[in-house]
Formats: sequence, C-alpha cells, structure tokens
Amino acid sequence: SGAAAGASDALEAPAPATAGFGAGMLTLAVLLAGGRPIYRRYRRRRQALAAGQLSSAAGAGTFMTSDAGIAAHHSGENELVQRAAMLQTILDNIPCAVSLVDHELQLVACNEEFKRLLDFPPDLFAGSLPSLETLFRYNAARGEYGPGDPEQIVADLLARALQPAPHSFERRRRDGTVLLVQGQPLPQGGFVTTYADITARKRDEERLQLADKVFENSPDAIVITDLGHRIVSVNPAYTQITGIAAAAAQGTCFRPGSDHGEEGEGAGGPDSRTVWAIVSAHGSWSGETTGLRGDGQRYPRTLMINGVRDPKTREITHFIAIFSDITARKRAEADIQHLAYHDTLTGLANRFSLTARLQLSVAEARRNGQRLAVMFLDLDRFKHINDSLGHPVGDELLKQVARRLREAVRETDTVARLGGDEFVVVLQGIGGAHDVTHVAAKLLAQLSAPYCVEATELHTTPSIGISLFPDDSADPAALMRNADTAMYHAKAAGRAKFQFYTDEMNRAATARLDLERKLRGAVARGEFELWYQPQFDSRHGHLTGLEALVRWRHPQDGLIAPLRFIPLAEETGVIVEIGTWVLREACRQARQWLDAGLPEVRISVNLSVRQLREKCLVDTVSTTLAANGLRPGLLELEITESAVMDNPGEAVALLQALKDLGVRIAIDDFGTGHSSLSYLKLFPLDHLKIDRSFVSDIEHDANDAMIVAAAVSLAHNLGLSVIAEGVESAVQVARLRELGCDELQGFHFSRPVTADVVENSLRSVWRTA
Ligand SMILES: Nc1nc2c(ncn2[C@@H]2O[C@@H]3COP(=O)(O)O[C@H]4[C@@H](O)[C@H](n5cnc6c(=O)[nH]c(N)nc65)O[C@@H]4COP(=O)(O)O[C@H]3[C@H]2O)c(=O)[nH]1
Repeated sequence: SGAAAGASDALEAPAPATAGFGAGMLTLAVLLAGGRPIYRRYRRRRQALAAGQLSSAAGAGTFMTSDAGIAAHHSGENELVQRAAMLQTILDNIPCAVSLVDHELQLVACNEEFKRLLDFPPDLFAGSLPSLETLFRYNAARGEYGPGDPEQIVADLLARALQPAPHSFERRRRDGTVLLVQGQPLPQGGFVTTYADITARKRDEERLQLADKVFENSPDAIVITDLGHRIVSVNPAYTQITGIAAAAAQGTCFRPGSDHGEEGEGAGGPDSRTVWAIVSAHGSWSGETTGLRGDGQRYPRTLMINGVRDPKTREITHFIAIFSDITARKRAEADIQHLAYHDTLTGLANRFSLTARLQLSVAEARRNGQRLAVMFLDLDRFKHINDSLGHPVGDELLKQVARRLREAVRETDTVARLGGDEFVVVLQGIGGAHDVTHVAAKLLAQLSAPYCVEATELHTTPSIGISLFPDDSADPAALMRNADTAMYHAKAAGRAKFQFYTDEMNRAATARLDLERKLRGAVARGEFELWYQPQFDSRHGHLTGLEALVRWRHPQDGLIAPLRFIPLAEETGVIVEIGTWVLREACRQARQWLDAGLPEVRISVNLSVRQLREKCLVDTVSTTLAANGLRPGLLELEITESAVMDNPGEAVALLQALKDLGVRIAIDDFGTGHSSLSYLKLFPLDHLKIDRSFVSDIEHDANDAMIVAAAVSLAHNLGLSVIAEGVESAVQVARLRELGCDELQGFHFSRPVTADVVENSLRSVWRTA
C-alpha cells in the first residue's frame, strides 16, 4: 500500500531506518492494522464534530477521553469507543514513550510516558493534541535539535516526515541524555514511534568502548588471566613486547616472576610463585622482574598485578597484569652509571669512583693488616704537546697512557684519571716501600717509551708522587693529598722521577697553602710596596736606571721577599694582579719624582710569564704611561729569558707590539735559559741582563768569565747593551768592566731601597747621565 512507503518519526531528525520494535509496539501495530476502518471512521467523526462539542475534552493527551464522550453521544459507535479506550490503555501500559501520527502529520495518540520523557508541558496538549509541526517548533525553539536556524530545522523535519520509512536512531538531547527513537510507518498512513531513554546503557557502552581502546592502544602489555592464572586475553602491546601472538598466549599460564631459568630462578626480582602468593594475600603486587620473550630472550620489565573483583560479590574473578619493557631505560641507566663512575676519554675510573674505591681499599687494607700505596702521576710537557699539536693528539696520547697504566698494574689495582694529565694508581696488598719502588720504576720506564700518535712519535715522561697507608696517613683524602705533594716535589726535582712523600714535604705544603691564602687579596689590602735598586754606567759611574722590585709587607709576618711569594703568585695567577699594580705604582712614582723636579730616570719593571699571556698587556702598559704622562722611553720591561724562549713565535709579536709603544725591553737572567740565537736576533731588544750566578764567581771561575765575555760580545753584535746584576765587590766591578759590560747593578752599589731613599739619593749622591 501507499502507507507502506514508510514512515518517519517526524519528531526526530530522520536516521537510517532499522528494524527493532518492542513487543508492546508490535501489539499496537497489529491492533491498528486490524482497525484501519475504525481509525479512519473515528478520524472523520472527530473532524465532523465541531470544536464546541468537543472543547470540553479534558486532560492532556487524552483525546480518548473526549472521544469517549463523543462515543457516549453516538450510539452505534461503541465499538469504536471501546477500541479507542483499549488502545489508550495499551499505550499507557507500554513501558516506553509512544506517539502516533497520521498521514497529515497530526499527533493522534500518545501516552503519558511520551509527554514525560520528551518533557513536553501539559499546555501543549490542552484542548486537542498538537500537530507534529507544533512539537517540532517547540523542540527546535528550546534547542533540542542542536544549533542551527529553528525554521530551517522544522522545515527539514516536516519534509522528511512526509516520506516516512522505518527508522531507528539515537538522539543526544541538550541535557546530555540519549533517546533511542524507533519509528514504523503504519499501513493506513502516518507512523508510530517509540522513545526510550538509553542514557545509562549508552554510558556503559561508551565506558566499555573506552576501556577497549585503552586495552588495544596501551603501550604497556595488558594480560587478563582467570583465577588459575591462565591467560584469557592479551592486548597488542603484549605481542609487541613478547613476540607471542594473542592466540598462542591464550590458555597458557602467565608467569609474572623472573623464574624463566631452568632452575626456576631468574635474575632480578622474585619468582612467579612468590608474586602470585603476594597477589593472593594482598590483592596486588608491583615491581621489576625479568620477562621472557617468545624467542627465549630475557628482558627487564616493570610489572603490576591486580585482582579484578566482581562488583556485587567483591570476590576476585580475574587478574590483570600490566607490564612494560624497560630494556631501553635500563641501558640508559647503565650508561649514566658508567658515565658517573668513569672518565669518558680513557674509560678509567674517574675522581668520584676513585674516592669511593680508595675508601674501600683502605678499609680492606686495615682489616687485613696490609699496606697500600697511592701514586699520583702527571705527564711532563703534556701541556706543551696539547697546545702545540692540538687537543685530538693530546687526547690520543692520554688514551695510550691510560692503556699502558692499566696494563702495568694488577687487575685488582685501581687506575683513575682525575682530569687533564693527572692519573692516580692505587696499589693494594703491597709488602712495603720496596715493592712500590719496583712498580714506580716500571711505570716510569713504560710511560717514558715513545708514543705514536697520528704517525708522529711523541715523548713524555711521568712525574710520580707516592704515599703509603698506614705509614703516611690512614685517611684516604690525606693519602691523596700527600701523593700529590710528593708528585709536585718529583716535578720540581727535575721531572721523570718518582718521589715518596715525607713529613718535610707536608710542612712545606702547609706553609704554601698558608701563604696562598694570605696572598689572595693582598693587593687590594695595599700590602705591597715597591723598592728600587739603582743601575750604573760601568765606565763613568753615573746612574742609568732603577729596577723596581716588589716587597710584600704582611701585617703579621712582616716583610716577605719576592722569592718566597712570586713563584706561588705565578702558579696561582695572582701575579697578574700584582704585576699590574707594580707597573702602575712604578709609573706613578716616576711621575711624582719628575713633578718634584728630579731628573728623568729609566725605571725597569719585571714582567712574569703569566702577564705575557694576558691579552690586554700592551693596552695596560700604554694606558698606564699615558695616564702618568710618561715618555715611553723611560720605562723598561724586564722579561726572563725562559719566558720568551718558552714560546718564541708568540713572544716576537708581543715584544714588537710593546716595542712599538716606545718602551725599552730587557732580557733578564740571561744565560740561565736556553736562548735560541736565531730568535734572539728577531726580538726587538735593548738590554741583556747577565744573570747574577755568572757574576758571583767571576773572579774564580774562568768558565763564568768566558760566558760573560761571550754574552757581551753576542749582545754587542746584536746592538744591545749589557748589564750585569748581583755585583757585590769592587773586584767584580773591575772584571765586568774589563769584559765590556755596559752597566752594573748590585749590593756593591746599593741594595734595593724605598722610594724615599731613592728621592734623597737622587738629590744628593747618585748622578744621572
Ligand atoms: N745576592 C744578591 N742579590 C742581589 C744583588 N743585587 C740585587 N740582588 C737581588 O737580585 C734580584 C734582582 O731581581 P731579578 O733578577 O729580576 O729577580 C727578581 C724577580 O725575578 C722577582 N721579582 C721582584 N719583583 C718583581 C716584580 O715586581 N714582578 C715580577 N714579576 N717579579 C719580581 O723576584 C726576584 C727576586 O727579587 P729580589 O728578592 O728583590 O732580588 C732582586 C735583588 O734584590 C746582589 O748584589 N747580590
């Protein structure tokens, strides 16, 4: 029939038609199908009766009530009334909301549940039943169909309702609840629709779906077992981690523990029986165990097992195990661990692990009544190799040294690198100093053999300091300190040596530390003074210059000579600060003397190696001269022979830059270093200062006299003038004069004196040229 063309619940946005009517609905459909004429007749009757006759129809949605009234007035239609009453009874007893719409889209029947569930107000049903359009409008206006133009929504819904088809769909309402709407066209036109609130079911479904998604997509393996620990279900991550397919896993027993070995015991973590026992007792277990992959490979994992309880009985029905493969994390941890305890370059123990191991070794030696030796090694000339050949070469050399050290001692001995070229070897279980001497000599020989790095043969030697437990100390830190001190002495004694620690070294080291502490900040505290020693022309005896010599006046220790603190200041770098102060003070003093009307006099200032390395040296000199308005020619900079010869290439450029300022340059302590004559020629020098060691014996030692003569001749050939220092006697004066020295300086003429004494002497005794 035409009506079979389908129906649509026009109250709802149409959806794909599906079957599925409830039992009550079927009854209704049968009833209506059989009652087509009655229905038709009834409809006609209802339309025929004027509103006035029917307006008293009472109650919401109860056209049946009013129809019952109509029926009472029209005998012969009892059957109709009865059927209608029966229909309403059926509708009201159906446990879901039902509506009936005719082919003109007029609501012709519904039950109370319909009005309640769809939340329609009673006044919509007052008088007569509303049309579908009225209900659409009402719903659209309150946003039941979602956003959009209500007019358009209503128009669309009506258009679809006019071509009804069986349908079933879910509609989420604006309050979040979900309705299942199912519609069926009626043979006589129109359609019947049921509505059910499926919010709770929907929520459960969604929760299940979510759980399913989590299960499927979890990066962690999830295993569900029954009470007998047999696997019921596994997720894809399980297969990914273990390499075991879900089908193969199902039905097998899940073993949470590390017992995959033949003996039933595995490394790291408890065995399965223990884990299950804990889960049984406490409902859960978590920790790290070793898992077994399908291919027999073991892997570390973190695992958590929980019992799953029945919500009603609270009895455990299943177990759920969640685990993840932590191989990568373990590897990273191991790497970090290795990094924390080892030197990255050489793979030897680092300072941190040396400290720990030494502590253990000392404790063990103490327990066993044994001796132990700590050897501190440092490579001679390493810095030079590193600087001149580059760090990659230096690194390779260190690696080879590390290898030789490792091979030279026992497996149980500790070999560590502290950084740079400093190594420490801890020898355990030694008999006495004799054994250590033997090892030290061996290390000395093996580390001194040539190295081959990038096809270049390199030579270096170690300086070794040794301290013994319990002889030198029982404290690990003190043993290290003592070995370091001994190493320092080995170096000072001429390198490529080993040296046992002695108490004397300790005293010297303590004094050194004390001095170092006092030295820091001494410039800022104004503890330095400049003294001056005059220099004279050897022939005419007039004053040629003054050498500025620094003195440290310590508040408690009194006047400290430079030889006591300059080497330390150089080592610690404080010399840069001191040197800058000396330069400024000398220039300031020169200015003051000039301002006091004294004659111009050249002032020599000593520069240390460390100062030569300062990038701003040339700048400092130039600004200091300018600040005091001094003629640059009045300043002479004394640089030791060894300082310039250490790195002659760089020295040439630096000296030239200084020379360009107009200052004079003197080579100090000439004869004590190894001057390269070719470089000497390149240096822009003015003065050569013959070291006082050659002067002191010049009367008796023919060699010294010859050296002085050679130096004088060399200097004169290079166009330099020569000054001899440390002149203490008239005989030396005569000899040096004979040998051609141009200037002389020494106690014979004057000791270094304060600025006040210089000022008086300049006025009275000393004559200048
Ligand atoms: N035995 C003997 N010694 C004599 C005689 N005439 C002078 N002297 C001493 O010899 C040293 C000469 O200074 P130097 O060779 O540059 O040697 C200096 C110099 O290398 C360093 N020094 C002193 N002042 C400074 C400074 O301001 N800066 C730097 N970098 N080093 C300085 O300390 C060293 C020692 O300085 P001083 O103790 O002042 O010792 C001075 C001086 O007092 C003599 O006839 N006989």
